[in-house]
Amino acid sequence: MTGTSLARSNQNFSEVIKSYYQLTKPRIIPLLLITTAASMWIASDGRVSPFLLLITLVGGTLAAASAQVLNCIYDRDIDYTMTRTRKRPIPSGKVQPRHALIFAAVLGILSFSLLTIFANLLAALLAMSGIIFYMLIYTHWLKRHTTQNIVIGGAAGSIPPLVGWAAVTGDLSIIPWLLFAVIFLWTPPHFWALALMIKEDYAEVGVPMLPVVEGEEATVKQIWIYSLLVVPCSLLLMYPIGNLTIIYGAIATYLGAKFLYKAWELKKDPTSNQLARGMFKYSIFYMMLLCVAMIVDTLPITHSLMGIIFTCGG
Ligand code: HEM
Ligand SMILES: CC(C)=CCC/C(C)=C/CC/C(C)=C/COP(=O)(O)OP(=O)(O)O
Repeated sequence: MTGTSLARSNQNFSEVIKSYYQLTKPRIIPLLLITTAASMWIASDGRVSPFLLLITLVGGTLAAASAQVLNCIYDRDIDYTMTRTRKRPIPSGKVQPRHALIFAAVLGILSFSLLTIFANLLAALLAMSGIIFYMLIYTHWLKRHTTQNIVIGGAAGSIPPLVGWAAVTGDLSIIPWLLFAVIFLWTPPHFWALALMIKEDYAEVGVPMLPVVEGEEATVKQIWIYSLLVVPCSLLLMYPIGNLTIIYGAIATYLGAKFLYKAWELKKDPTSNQLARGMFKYSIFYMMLLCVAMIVDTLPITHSLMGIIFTCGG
């Protein structure tokens, strides 16, 4: 092989790797993992085993990636038409759908095996239910048929904390279901804020996202209602229903107040692209920081510091 052809085959190989990587919609996965990690920290009272954490996050990544690849295969027709998604690996012809299907199956099997062997069967089954729900209920059944697609479909994205909790404890209690509820209620403001900005794309392919069918005013009203629900729900994670303390409570209240402010601003000006973008970006920041607050709250060092402060104060 000459130097030039070797360089070309290296370049082709890295293009192929890049295409398969893009099929997994990798930018969304870190936040899914943060919600899983937060749940694991709460479940283990701040003493999560590093090995179990690693296994669960890798298993979760593989499951989420598998779900996204299946979604890319199923939605290749509309992805081809929408400007935002036209360059994805399948519509742009870089990956054949049947190769993508094999890739999704391998990712799913690896995830299931890893979680079953090194965590437990419940965690593995929950991760698989996430793939099935996202693919069958959201992508196949709801996405192209109802404006409530992402409300019900949002349940798939709310499963990662259940996986994390199950990996630590082997079962589920009220706390992981509260975490599930927080993400479930957060999803409509998260997604509809984005949908307000790209509604023409969805309209073009006939996907009945709420802003397309019912307009901006109805959408911002719904965003406001879900925002009003998600903030109090996030506070239920505090003692006595949950086991988080005032540290989490204070941060969640501050973050929640800002969430409500953004939703309120958008409600007053439903056609503002800038406010919709602000709401979408903040929704991601909110979920990330809320999870960080959960982790910080459970750390033994935080409890020690609180102990010192209260002893000195009292
Ligand atoms: C049914 C539920 C959901 C729908 C329909 C949805 C939809 C979307 C869409 C269409 C995007 C833009 C992606 C792109 O430009 O390619 C996006 C971005 C994003 N989503 Fe969601 N989402 C959902 C749930 C979630 C959940 C549960 C999480 C994590 C907890 C999440 C995290 C993110 C993040 C981090 C981004 C930004 C990615 C970037 O930096 O570009 N989403 N979402
Ligand atoms: C436990 C487990 C495996 C959970 C999987 C959860 C999961 C993959 C959630 C992702 C939600 C999401 C970003 C949807 C994108 O919507 P879309 O596909 O309609 O977006 P698009 O318009 O960009 O294609």
